[in-house]
Amino acid sequence: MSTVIDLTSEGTVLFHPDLDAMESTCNELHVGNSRKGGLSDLSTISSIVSAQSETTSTAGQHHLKVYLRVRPFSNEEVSSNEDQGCVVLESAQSVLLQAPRGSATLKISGKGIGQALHKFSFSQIFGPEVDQASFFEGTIKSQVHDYLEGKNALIFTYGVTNAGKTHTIQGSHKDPGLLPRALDVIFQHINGKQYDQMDLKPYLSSDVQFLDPDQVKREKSEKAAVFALLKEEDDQHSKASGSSTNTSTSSASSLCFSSISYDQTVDSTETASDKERYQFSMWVSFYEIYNEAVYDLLQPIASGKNKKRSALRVCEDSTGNSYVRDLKCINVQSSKEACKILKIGNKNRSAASTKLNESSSRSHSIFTIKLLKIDGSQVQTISELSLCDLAGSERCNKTKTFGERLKEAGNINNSLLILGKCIAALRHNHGDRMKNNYIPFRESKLTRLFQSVFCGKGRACMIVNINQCASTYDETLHVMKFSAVAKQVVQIIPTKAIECLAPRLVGRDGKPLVKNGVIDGEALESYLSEEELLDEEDEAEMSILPQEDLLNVIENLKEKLLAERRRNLVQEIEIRKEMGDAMLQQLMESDELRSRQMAELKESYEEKLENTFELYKDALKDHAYQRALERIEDEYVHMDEFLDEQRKVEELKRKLVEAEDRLQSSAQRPVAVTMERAIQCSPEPLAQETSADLESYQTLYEAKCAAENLCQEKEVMIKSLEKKIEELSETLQEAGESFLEKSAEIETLRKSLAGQALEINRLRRGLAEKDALVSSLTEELAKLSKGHNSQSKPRRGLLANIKESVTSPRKGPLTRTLRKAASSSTTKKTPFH
Ligand SMILES: Nc1ncnc2c1ncn2[C@@H]1O[C@H](COP(=O)(O)OP(=O)(O)OP(=O)(O)O)[C@@H](O)[C@H]1O
Repeated sequence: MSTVIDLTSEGTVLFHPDLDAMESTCNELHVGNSRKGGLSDLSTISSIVSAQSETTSTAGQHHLKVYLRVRPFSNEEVSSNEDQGCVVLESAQSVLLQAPRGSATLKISGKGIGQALHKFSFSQIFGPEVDQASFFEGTIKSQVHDYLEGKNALIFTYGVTNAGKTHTIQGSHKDPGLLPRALDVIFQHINGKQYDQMDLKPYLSSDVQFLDPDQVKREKSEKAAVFALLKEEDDQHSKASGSSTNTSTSSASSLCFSSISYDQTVDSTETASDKERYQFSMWVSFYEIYNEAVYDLLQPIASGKNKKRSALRVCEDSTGNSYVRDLKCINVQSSKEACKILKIGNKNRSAASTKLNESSSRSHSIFTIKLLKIDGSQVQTISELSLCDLAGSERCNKTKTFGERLKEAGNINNSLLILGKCIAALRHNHGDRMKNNYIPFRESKLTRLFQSVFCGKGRACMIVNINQCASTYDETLHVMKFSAVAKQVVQIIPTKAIECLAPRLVGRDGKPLVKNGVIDGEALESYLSEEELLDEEDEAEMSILPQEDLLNVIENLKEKLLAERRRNLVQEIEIRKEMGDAMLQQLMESDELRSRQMAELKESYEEKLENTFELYKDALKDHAYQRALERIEDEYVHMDEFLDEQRKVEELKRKLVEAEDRLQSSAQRPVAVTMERAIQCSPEPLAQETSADLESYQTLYEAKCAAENLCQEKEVMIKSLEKKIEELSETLQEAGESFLEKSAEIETLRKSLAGQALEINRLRRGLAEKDALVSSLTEELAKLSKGHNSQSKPRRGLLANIKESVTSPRKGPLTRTLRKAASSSTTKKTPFH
C-alpha cells in the first residue's frame, strides 16, 4: 500500500484505521526508481510534517511525544548475521528503514507493491549507544517533574518482543530503567516531607478516601502481607543457592538499585514556604492485562494446580473515568519499598515461552504511582504516573502460536489494534475539527484505562523500542508505521488541570464526606454510577436489619426491577420495530433497484441485438455489392468495341456466304486440284482467272479461319462468364445461408431474453412472498411483545437470593448490601471536621 501524503490538509496525511494502512508520516522512497532529488523532496515533506507537528502545540495542546529507542545488537545476533544495515539513524529526529534480503517487505516491493525504503520522524531518536540515564533525562524526566506538580502522566512502550521495552521501563540491577529512576526522582523530591500516616488513600479513579483506624490497621497488615511475598521468595532463593548472594540475572529478581543521582531541581512556581507546608503520601499498584482480563500482580498466587487468579473488573466512576476495582494500592515510604513492589509484581507476571523469546511477556503490565499532596489534613492534589510495558506487538503468524497461545496473541493484537484505532481516531479528529469520529476506547481494557489521559487528564508519551535485526524487519516496520500515526495525536490538556484534579474526600464506605460542611447522603446517588452503587451495596452488612425493613427493601427493589424490565422491554420492542421497518424498507428498495436494473438490462440487450442485426444486414449488402462490382469490372467490355466486333463478325459472315456461293458455281472443279493444274500447265487467261479466284478463295479461307477463331474465343469467354455467374450465385447462396444463421442466432437471443423476463417475474413473486413473510413476522412480533408485557414473570436470581437471605441467618453478600443500604438511609448527618 502506498503512502498518501496530503499536504493541503492540516493533519498532512490520510490513512486507514487498520494498522496495515497506517503509513501516515512514513515517507516511502523508491529504490532504484527515485526521481532526481527524490530523497530531498521527501525529506522536505517530512520536515513540513514535523514543523507542523511542533508548531501547533499551542497552550494546552501537546503533540504526543513519541521517542524511538534502538537497542544494540546482542553477540548472538551479530554472529547470526542479523546486522544487515536495516536501520539507519539519519539525525536525532529521523531514521531510515531499509528492507533486508528475504524480508516480506522487499519481496512485495519487488512486485511493485509498497517500498523497500521508509523514512520516519520522531520527537527524539536514541541510538544503541545511549545509556539508561541519558534516556531518562531526554525523555520522561520533565514529565516526572510535572507529575510532582500535580499533573498526570502516562508512559507506554511499544515494540516487538525482544526490542527492549522491559529494559527501558525497568532496566536491571546495575542499569535501572525509567521506572526506578522516576521513583528515585520522586522520593528525592518528597524526602523528609512524607505523610507517614496511612489514613488518606486514593479511591476510585481520582478521589481520596479517609480511612478510620481499623482500616489503617488493615492497610498496614495488607502491606506487610505483600512484602512477605518477597521475603518468602528471598528465603527460597537463599535456600536454593545455599548462600545469601543472589546471582540471578532475571529482571524479576535482580531489580534493585542504589546509585542513581540527578539534578533534583524541580521547576515550580511554589515558594519555599509553600514547599515546606506540604506533605506527600505515595501509593503504588501493579497490575497486568492478560488475555483481556485484569490481574493484580500484588495478589499472592494461590498454590495448587487448578487455582486460577481472579480477574478484576474495570469500572467507571461518576465522572466517567475508569479504574480497576479492588486493585491493591500499597502505601510506600521509600523508593526501595516501591522497587520491592515492582519485584513482587514481576514475580507474578505471566511470561510463558514463545518461539521468539523464551521470557517474552505477553501481557501488558502497568505500574501506577499515585501521589497525594497534603496540606494539613486537606488533600490538595492527587496525581498519577503510570508506566505501561505493552506486550510484544508481533503478529500471530510470526510467533507461530497455537491454541491458548493463539488466543493470547489474538488478545494482545486486538488490544494493540484498538490502541492503534484510538490513536488514529484521536489524530483524525484533531486533523479535521468538523469530524468527531467515534474513538473505540471501550473496546479493550487497555484503552479504557488509558482513556482519561488521552482525553486531557494528563500527558501521554510513547516510547517505541526497536531492534535492528533483519529477521524481525517486517514487524519493526509495522511498529514504525504505528508510531508515525501516534506522533500526529494532539492532546488537549485544560490549563486549569490542577484545579480539575482536586480530589474529593470520601469516607470509609466511599461516600463523599463533605457537602457544605455536612455529610450529604443524597449526593451519593449521583456520585456513584449505578453499577458502582450496586457493587458497593454488595459489601454492606444487611443481616442486622429488622425483617420488616428488609421486606420493604425487597419491595422497593422489586418495583425498581419491574420498572427497569418494562423500560428494557419497551426499548427492545422499539428497537425491533425499527429494525423490522428498516429491513422492510431495505428489501423494498433493493427490489425496486433490481427491477430497474433488469429493465435497463433488457433494454440494453434489445438495443444491442438490433444494432448487431442491422450491422449484419449492412455487412451482407456491402459484401454482395462489392462482389458484383468486382465481377462487372472483370468482365467489362466497352460498347463500341463490342459493336465493332459484331460488325466484323457480320462482315466475315457475309464474305463467307459469298465465298460459298462462288464455290458452288465452280463446283465441277475441285479448287485445290484445279489451282495446282492451272498453275502448272494451263494457258495464260485461265491461269489468270484461276489465280484471281485462288486469291479470293484464300482471302475467304483466311477470313473463315479468323471467324472460327473469333467464335472459339467468344465461346471461351462465354464459358468463363457462365462460370463466374455460377460462382456469384454460390457466393450469394453462402451469404444467404449466413444470413439465415444469424437470424437463427437472433431468434435464440430473443428466446433467452424472454426466459430472463420469466425469471424476473419469478423473482418478483418470491419477493412478494418474502414481503408477506416479513409482515407476518412483524405481526407475530407485535403479538409476542404484547404477550411479554402482560406476562412479566418475576425472575428468581436476585429476589430469590434476597428472600433466602431474609429467612437464612447466613451472611450473604446481598444481605450485607441491603443492610448497608438501610443503614446508610438511616445514618445521621454529622458535620465533617
Ligand atoms: N538499550 C539496550 N542496551 C542493552 N541491552 C538491551 C537494550 N535494550 C534491550 N536490551 C537487551 O535486549 C534483550 C531484550 O530486551 P527486553 O526483554 O527488554 O525486550 P522486550 O521488548 O521487553 O521483550 P518482551 O516483549 O518479550 O518483554 C534483553 O536481554 C535486554 O537486556
